[in-house]
Amino acid sequence: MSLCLPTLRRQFPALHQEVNGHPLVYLDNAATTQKPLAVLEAMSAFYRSDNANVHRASHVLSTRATAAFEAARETVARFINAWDSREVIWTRGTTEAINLVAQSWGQSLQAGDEILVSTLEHHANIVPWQLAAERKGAKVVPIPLDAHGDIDLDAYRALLGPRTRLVAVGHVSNALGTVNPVATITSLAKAAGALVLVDGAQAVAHLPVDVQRLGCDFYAFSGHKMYAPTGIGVLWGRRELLEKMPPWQGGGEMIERVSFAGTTFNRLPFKFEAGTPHIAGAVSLAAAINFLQEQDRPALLTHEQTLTTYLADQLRATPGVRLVGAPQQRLGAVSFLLDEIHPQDAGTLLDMQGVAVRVGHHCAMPLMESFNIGGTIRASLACYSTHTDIDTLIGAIQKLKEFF
Ligand SMILES: Cc1ncc(COP(=O)(O)O)c(CN[C@@H]2CONC2=O)c1O
Repeated sequence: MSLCLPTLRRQFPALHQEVNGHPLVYLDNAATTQKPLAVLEAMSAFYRSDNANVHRASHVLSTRATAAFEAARETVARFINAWDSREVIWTRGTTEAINLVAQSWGQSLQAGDEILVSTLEHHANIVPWQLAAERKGAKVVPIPLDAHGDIDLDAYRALLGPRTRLVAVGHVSNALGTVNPVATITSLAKAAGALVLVDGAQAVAHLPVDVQRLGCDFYAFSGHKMYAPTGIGVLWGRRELLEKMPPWQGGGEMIERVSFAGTTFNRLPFKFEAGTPHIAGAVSLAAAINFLQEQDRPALLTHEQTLTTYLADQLRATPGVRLVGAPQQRLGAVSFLLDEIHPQDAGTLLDMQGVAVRVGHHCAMPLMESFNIGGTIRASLACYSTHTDIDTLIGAIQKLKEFF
């Protein structure tokens, strides 16, 4: 099966529009991806015929909704090669998934414990650990980067020690596109007796994720970064850990029996799923996974890798453009700056030409600080991005020079 970009792009209605009188060039995929017809139709079909609340079914629609909801969980489990679908916990997204671990597993933290967090991290993989550490007198220790923007593995090895309880690291950086050596980071953490949580938000759309091969203990991601709707995400955790972790939210579904004399809790995964879940979101995330698996994924990955290199090369060759970071391996995103043009102005002027990029700190302030900058301009790719998109971006950047 090969890759036919025009056919692929036709499946994404949002791509085919004009913005400010120009054809849309959507290069903000690290923020959120556009949605294929298969996902839009799955959500619509669910609400048209199967919509009901799940579990404790007493009628046909609820039985159908429950079957679709739990089948979606199985689809996610297979997609990430989880041992057991009970290890798949539905969340609103990556942020909620990481907060769940920080608040639940975090109750086991003791004073003096350490959590290592890379300087590349998104705030969603920094602040929950700071809140958890503060509650328990533990410490969040940043893992430094080298001059290129890669995790300094020597410094990381030196930081690992008997106090290290958990290492929190992104699979792929949302700001620089850096692909981290997660398997190596994980094996070093394991050797030191620490757990590992991987923030997979920027990886799942591009890379095959195998949690068994990665060897990590938790893996978090958002549906909206991989062609599914906003509001649905996943925390995968090793079952033996999840079984020992206390609930993090109270309410319906997560209980076995409630009385004022005391309450007992439901089994996995429901212990962590209080309240009515985003049923249509789960069903749509399964549709997004099926969509991806119907593609030639190795060809897609090659396409995205080739395009990321092309994007970086074309930016680097453009006078007045400075790339931020030079990681050994980049995928999906490139950050850059323009001489004498503030990122905010550049973003606005690119938008006036129909080109959608993201500007700012990208919820990665410690990373910006490490480069001594306030923010960047970020172009980020998806399966439907093309060389023409990048050529249009470069042309639009060259036009900016005329404004200034
Ligand atoms: C690496 C990473 N981790 C966590 C998150 C948080 O995901 P949710 O918002 O789905 O919980 C993001 C979001 N990425 C931001 C959102 O906009 N632009 C970005 O780069 C991210 O890129």
